[in-house]
Amino acid sequence: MLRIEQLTKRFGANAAVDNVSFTIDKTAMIGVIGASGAGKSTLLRMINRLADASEGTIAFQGRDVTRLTGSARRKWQSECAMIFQQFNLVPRMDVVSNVLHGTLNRRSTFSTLFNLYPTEDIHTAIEILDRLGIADHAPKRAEALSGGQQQRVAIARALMQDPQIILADEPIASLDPMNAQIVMDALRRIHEEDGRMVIANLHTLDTARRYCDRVIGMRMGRVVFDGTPDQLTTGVARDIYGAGAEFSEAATSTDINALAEARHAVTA
Ligand SMILES: Nc1ncnc2c1ncn2[C@@H]1O[C@H](COP(=O)(O)OP(=O)(O)OP(=O)(O)O)[C@@H](O)[C@H]1O
Repeated sequence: MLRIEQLTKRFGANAAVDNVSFTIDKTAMIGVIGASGAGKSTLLRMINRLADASEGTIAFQGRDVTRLTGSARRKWQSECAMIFQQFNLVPRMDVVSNVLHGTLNRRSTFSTLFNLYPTEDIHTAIEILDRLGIADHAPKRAEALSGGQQQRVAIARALMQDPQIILADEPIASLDPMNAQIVMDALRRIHEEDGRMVIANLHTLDTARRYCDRVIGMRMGRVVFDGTPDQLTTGVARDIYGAGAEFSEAATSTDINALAEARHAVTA
Protein backbone atom coordinates (compact mmCIF):
# COMPACT_ATOMS: atom_id res chain seq x y z
CA MET A 1 0.00 0.00 0.00
CA LEU A 2 2.37 2.70 1.26
CA ARG A 3 6.02 2.11 0.56
CA ILE A 4 8.67 4.55 1.78
CA GLU A 5 12.13 3.87 0.43
CA GLN A 6 15.37 5.51 1.50
CA LEU A 7 13.58 8.79 2.15
CA THR A 8 15.80 11.71 3.16
CA LYS A 9 15.10 15.38 3.78
CA ARG A 10 17.99 17.75 4.29
CA PHE A 11 17.87 21.28 5.58
CA GLY A 12 21.38 22.50 4.79
CA ALA A 13 23.77 20.08 6.45
CA ASN A 14 21.06 18.71 8.77
CA ALA A 15 19.22 15.54 7.69
CA ALA A 16 15.80 15.97 9.36
CA VAL A 17 14.77 12.59 7.91
CA ASP A 18 17.68 10.32 7.18
CA ASN A 19 17.35 7.32 4.86
CA VAL A 20 13.99 6.13 6.18
CA SER A 21 12.37 3.00 4.73
CA PHE A 22 9.22 1.17 5.78
CA THR A 23 6.18 -0.41 4.19
CA ILE A 24 2.60 -0.39 5.39
CA ASP A 25 0.98 -3.25 3.52
CA LYS A 26 -2.47 -3.20 5.07
CA THR A 27 -4.71 -0.47 6.36
CA ALA A 28 -3.66 0.20 9.93
CA MET A 29 -3.39 2.86 12.57
CA ILE A 30 0.27 3.76 12.91
CA GLY A 31 1.84 5.91 15.60
CA VAL A 32 5.12 7.74 15.02
CA ILE A 33 6.94 8.63 18.21
CA GLY A 34 10.24 10.26 19.08
CA ALA A 35 11.77 13.22 20.86
CA SER A 36 11.30 16.77 19.66
CA GLY A 37 13.29 17.28 16.45
CA ALA A 38 13.40 13.55 15.61
CA GLY A 39 11.89 14.22 12.18
CA LYS A 40 8.28 13.12 12.70
CA SER A 41 6.61 16.22 11.22
CA THR A 42 9.01 16.34 8.31
CA LEU A 43 8.21 12.72 7.49
CA LEU A 44 4.45 13.38 7.45
CA ARG A 45 4.88 16.58 5.47
CA MET A 46 6.87 14.71 2.83
CA ILE A 47 4.20 11.99 2.57
CA ASN A 48 1.57 14.69 2.06
CA ARG A 49 3.91 16.55 -0.30
CA LEU A 50 3.87 19.73 1.78
CA ALA A 51 7.64 19.23 1.77
CA ASP A 52 9.73 17.78 -1.04
CA ALA A 53 12.04 14.86 -0.41
CA SER A 54 15.75 15.41 -1.00
CA GLU A 55 16.15 11.72 -1.89
CA GLY A 56 14.14 8.53 -1.91
CA THR A 57 10.60 7.60 -2.89
CA ILE A 58 7.09 7.47 -1.51
CA ALA A 59 4.76 5.10 -3.38
CA PHE A 60 1.07 4.52 -2.67
CA GLN A 61 -0.62 1.51 -4.22
CA GLY A 62 2.25 1.15 -6.63
CA ARG A 63 2.20 4.79 -7.75
CA ASP A 64 5.19 7.01 -7.08
CA VAL A 65 3.85 10.20 -5.50
CA THR A 66 7.22 11.70 -4.61
CA ARG A 67 7.55 14.04 -7.55
CA LEU A 68 3.96 14.80 -8.57
CA THR A 69 3.32 18.41 -9.58
CA GLY A 70 0.33 20.69 -10.20
CA SER A 71 -3.12 19.10 -10.15
CA ALA A 72 -1.71 15.57 -9.69
CA ARG A 73 0.00 16.74 -6.51
CA ARG A 74 -3.17 18.45 -5.27
CA LYS A 75 -5.16 15.29 -5.99
CA TRP A 76 -2.67 13.26 -3.95
CA GLN A 77 -2.93 15.81 -1.13
CA SER A 78 -6.67 15.24 -0.96
CA GLU A 79 -6.13 11.47 -0.87
CA CYS A 80 -3.94 11.86 2.21
CA ALA A 81 -5.60 14.55 4.30
CA MET A 82 -3.57 16.17 7.03
CA ILE A 83 -4.61 17.41 10.45
CA PHE A 84 -2.42 19.56 12.66
CA GLN A 85 -1.76 20.29 16.32
CA GLN A 86 -3.18 23.82 15.99
CA PHE A 87 -6.27 22.69 14.01
CA ASN A 88 -5.66 25.28 11.23
CA LEU A 89 -9.30 26.32 10.97
CA VAL A 90 -10.52 29.74 9.80
CA PRO A 91 -11.48 31.07 13.28
CA ARG A 92 -14.16 33.58 12.25
CA MET A 93 -15.81 31.29 9.73
CA ASP A 94 -18.66 29.01 10.80
CA VAL A 95 -17.98 25.35 11.47
CA VAL A 96 -19.80 23.96 8.45
CA SER A 97 -17.95 26.32 6.06
CA ASN A 98 -14.66 25.22 7.61
CA VAL A 99 -15.62 21.61 6.89
CA LEU A 100 -16.64 22.48 3.33
CA HIS A 101 -13.15 23.89 2.82
CA GLY A 102 -12.15 20.25 2.58
CA THR A 103 -13.63 20.23 -0.91
CA LEU A 104 -11.51 23.17 -2.15
CA ASN A 105 -9.27 20.97 -4.25
CA ARG A 106 -12.14 19.83 -6.42
CA ARG A 107 -14.03 23.12 -6.76
CA SER A 108 -13.75 25.87 -9.35
CA THR A 109 -12.24 29.25 -8.48
CA PHE A 110 -15.63 30.85 -9.14
CA SER A 111 -17.54 28.74 -6.65
CA THR A 112 -14.73 29.09 -4.12
CA LEU A 113 -14.75 32.87 -4.50
CA PHE A 114 -18.45 33.16 -3.84
CA ASN A 115 -18.67 30.41 -1.24
CA LEU A 116 -21.09 28.43 -3.39
CA TYR A 117 -21.35 24.89 -2.13
CA PRO A 118 -23.55 22.19 -3.65
CA THR A 119 -26.44 21.19 -1.33
CA GLU A 120 -25.20 17.62 -1.43
CA ASP A 121 -21.83 18.70 -0.02
CA ILE A 122 -23.55 20.69 2.75
CA HIS A 123 -25.54 17.57 3.70
CA THR A 124 -22.39 15.46 3.70
CA ALA A 125 -20.63 18.03 5.92
CA ILE A 126 -23.49 17.95 8.45
CA GLU A 127 -23.53 14.15 8.43
CA ILE A 128 -19.80 14.04 9.13
CA LEU A 129 -20.16 16.57 11.95
CA ASP A 130 -22.99 14.48 13.36
CA ARG A 131 -20.82 11.39 13.24
CA LEU A 132 -18.21 13.24 15.26
CA GLY A 133 -20.82 14.42 17.76
CA ILE A 134 -20.60 18.13 16.95
CA ALA A 135 -23.45 18.76 14.45
CA ASP A 136 -25.10 21.09 16.97
CA HIS A 137 -22.16 23.44 16.57
CA ALA A 138 -22.42 23.66 12.77
CA PRO A 139 -23.59 27.31 12.61
CA LYS A 140 -21.14 28.61 15.23
CA ARG A 141 -17.88 30.33 14.48
CA ALA A 142 -14.99 27.89 14.78
CA GLU A 143 -13.28 30.13 17.36
CA ALA A 144 -16.25 29.69 19.71
CA LEU A 145 -15.53 25.97 20.11
CA SER A 146 -13.24 24.23 22.61
CA GLY A 147 -9.92 22.81 21.43
CA GLY A 148 -11.27 19.27 21.30
CA GLN A 149 -14.29 20.37 19.31
CA GLN A 150 -12.09 22.37 16.92
CA GLN A 151 -9.90 19.34 16.33
CA ARG A 152 -13.01 17.32 15.50
CA VAL A 153 -13.97 20.04 12.99
CA ALA A 154 -10.51 19.63 11.47
CA ILE A 155 -11.07 15.87 11.27
CA ALA A 156 -14.45 16.51 9.63
CA ARG A 157 -12.76 18.78 7.09
CA ALA A 158 -10.26 16.02 6.38
CA LEU A 159 -13.06 13.44 5.97
CA MET A 160 -14.81 15.75 3.52
CA GLN A 161 -11.95 14.92 1.14
CA ASP A 162 -12.83 11.22 1.49
CA PRO A 163 -9.11 10.45 1.95
CA GLN A 164 -7.51 7.02 1.94
CA ILE A 165 -4.95 8.17 4.48
CA ILE A 166 -5.26 10.59 7.38
CA LEU A 167 -1.96 12.09 8.50
CA ALA A 168 -2.23 13.59 11.97
CA ASP A 169 0.66 15.74 13.17
CA GLU A 170 0.51 15.81 16.99
CA PRO A 171 -3.32 15.91 16.92
CA ILE A 172 -3.72 15.97 20.71
CA ALA A 173 -0.66 17.93 21.80
CA SER A 174 -2.75 21.03 22.59
CA LEU A 175 -5.60 19.21 24.32
CA ASP A 176 -6.45 18.24 27.88
CA PRO A 177 -6.66 14.49 28.63
CA MET A 178 -10.43 14.26 28.19
CA ASN A 179 -10.44 15.98 24.80
CA ALA A 180 -7.32 14.04 23.80
CA GLN A 181 -9.23 10.84 24.41
CA ILE A 182 -12.27 12.02 22.41
CA VAL A 183 -10.08 12.97 19.44
CA MET A 184 -8.05 9.72 19.55
CA ASP A 185 -11.26 7.68 19.84
CA ALA A 186 -12.60 9.50 16.76
CA LEU A 187 -9.45 8.74 14.75
CA ARG A 188 -9.51 5.09 15.80
CA ARG A 189 -13.19 4.78 14.87
CA ILE A 190 -12.59 6.35 11.48
CA HIS A 191 -9.82 3.83 10.88
CA GLU A 192 -11.93 0.84 11.97
CA GLU A 193 -15.26 1.81 10.44
CA ASP A 194 -14.07 3.35 7.17
CA GLY A 195 -10.92 1.32 6.66
CA ARG A 196 -8.82 4.45 6.28
CA MET A 197 -5.14 4.36 7.14
CA VAL A 198 -4.20 6.72 9.97
CA ILE A 199 -0.62 7.80 10.60
CA ALA A 200 -0.33 9.94 13.72
CA ASN A 201 2.70 11.65 15.21
CA LEU A 202 2.29 11.30 18.93
CA HIS A 203 4.42 12.73 21.69
CA THR A 204 3.16 10.34 24.33
CA LEU A 205 3.89 6.64 24.66
CA ASP A 206 0.68 5.68 26.40
CA THR A 207 -1.41 7.05 23.53
CA ALA A 208 0.66 5.19 20.95
CA ARG A 209 0.33 1.95 22.90
CA ARG A 210 -3.36 2.35 23.49
CA TYR A 211 -4.53 3.32 20.01
CA CYS A 212 -2.05 2.10 17.44
CA ASP A 213 -1.58 -1.27 15.72
CA ARG A 214 2.01 -0.46 14.95
CA VAL A 215 4.48 2.07 16.30
CA ILE A 216 7.43 3.59 14.46
CA GLY A 217 10.09 5.17 16.66
CA MET A 218 12.33 7.90 15.24
CA ARG A 219 15.53 9.29 16.61
CA MET A 220 17.65 11.94 14.89
CA GLY A 221 15.90 11.41 11.56
CA ARG A 222 16.19 7.63 11.54
CA VAL A 223 13.75 4.83 12.26
CA VAL A 224 15.11 3.09 15.36
CA PHE A 225 12.01 1.03 16.23
CA ASP A 226 9.22 -0.49 14.19
CA GLY A 227 6.96 -2.90 16.02
CA THR A 228 3.77 -3.58 17.92
CA PRO A 229 2.69 -1.68 21.05
CA ASP A 230 3.61 -4.78 23.10
CA GLN A 231 7.19 -4.56 21.91
CA LEU A 232 7.41 -0.94 22.98
CA THR A 233 8.89 -1.57 26.40
CA THR A 234 10.34 1.10 28.68
CA GLY A 235 13.84 0.01 27.61
CA VAL A 236 12.99 0.43 23.93
CA ALA A 237 11.37 3.79 24.67
CA ARG A 238 14.55 4.90 26.44
CA ASP A 239 16.52 4.14 23.28
CA ILE A 240 14.04 5.99 21.07
CA TYR A 241 14.13 9.07 23.27
CA GLY A 242 17.88 8.81 23.75
CA ALA A 243 17.38 9.02 27.51
CA GLY A 244 19.33 7.49 30.36
CA ALA A 245 18.22 5.46 33.35
CA GLU A 246 16.38 8.49 34.69
CA PHE A 247 13.89 8.19 31.81
CA SER A 248 10.37 8.34 33.13
CA GLU A 249 7.36 7.27 31.11
CA ALA A 250 5.29 9.75 33.05
CA ALA A 251 7.11 12.53 31.20
CA THR A 252 5.59 11.26 27.94
CA SER A 253 2.11 10.57 29.22
CA THR A 254 -1.14 12.34 28.37
CA ASP A 255 -2.88 10.62 31.25
CA ILE A 256 -5.46 9.17 28.86
CA ASN A 257 -5.00 5.82 30.55
CA ALA A 258 -5.32 7.36 34.00
CA LEU A 259 -8.51 9.06 32.86
CA ALA A 260 -9.91 5.81 31.44
CA GLU A 261 -9.06 3.96 34.66
CA ALA A 262 -10.69 6.66 36.78
CA ARG A 263 -13.85 6.41 34.66
CA HIS A 264 -13.81 2.65 34.96
CA ALA A 265 -13.52 2.95 38.74
CA VAL A 266 -16.51 5.31 38.86
CA THR A 267 -18.71 3.10 36.67
CA ALA A 268 -17.61 -0.24 38.20
N1 LIG B 1 11.81 24.31 7.46
C1 LIG B 1 12.88 23.91 8.14
N2 LIG B 1 14.08 24.52 7.96
C2 LIG B 1 15.19 24.10 8.63
N3 LIG B 1 15.19 23.07 9.51
C3 LIG B 1 14.04 22.43 9.72
C4 LIG B 1 12.82 22.82 9.06
N4 LIG B 1 11.83 21.98 9.46
C5 LIG B 1 12.39 21.13 10.35
N5 LIG B 1 13.70 21.40 10.51
C6 LIG B 1 14.64 20.66 11.37
O1 LIG B 1 14.49 19.29 11.09
C7 LIG B 1 14.57 18.53 12.28
C8 LIG B 1 13.33 17.67 12.46
O2 LIG B 1 12.21 18.52 12.69
P1 LIG B 1 10.72 17.97 12.81
O3 LIG B 1 9.84 19.16 13.04
O4 LIG B 1 10.42 17.10 11.68
O5 LIG B 1 10.81 17.08 14.13
P2 LIG B 1 9.66 16.52 15.04
O6 LIG B 1 10.07 15.16 15.45
O7 LIG B 1 8.35 16.65 14.35
O8 LIG B 1 9.71 17.48 16.30
P3 LIG B 1 8.51 18.09 17.21
O9 LIG B 1 7.97 16.92 17.97
O10 LIG B 1 9.20 19.09 18.06
O11 LIG B 1 7.52 18.70 16.25
C9 LIG B 1 14.82 19.51 13.42
O12 LIG B 1 16.18 19.57 13.66
C10 LIG B 1 14.30 20.81 12.84
O13 LIG B 1 14.96 21.90 13.41
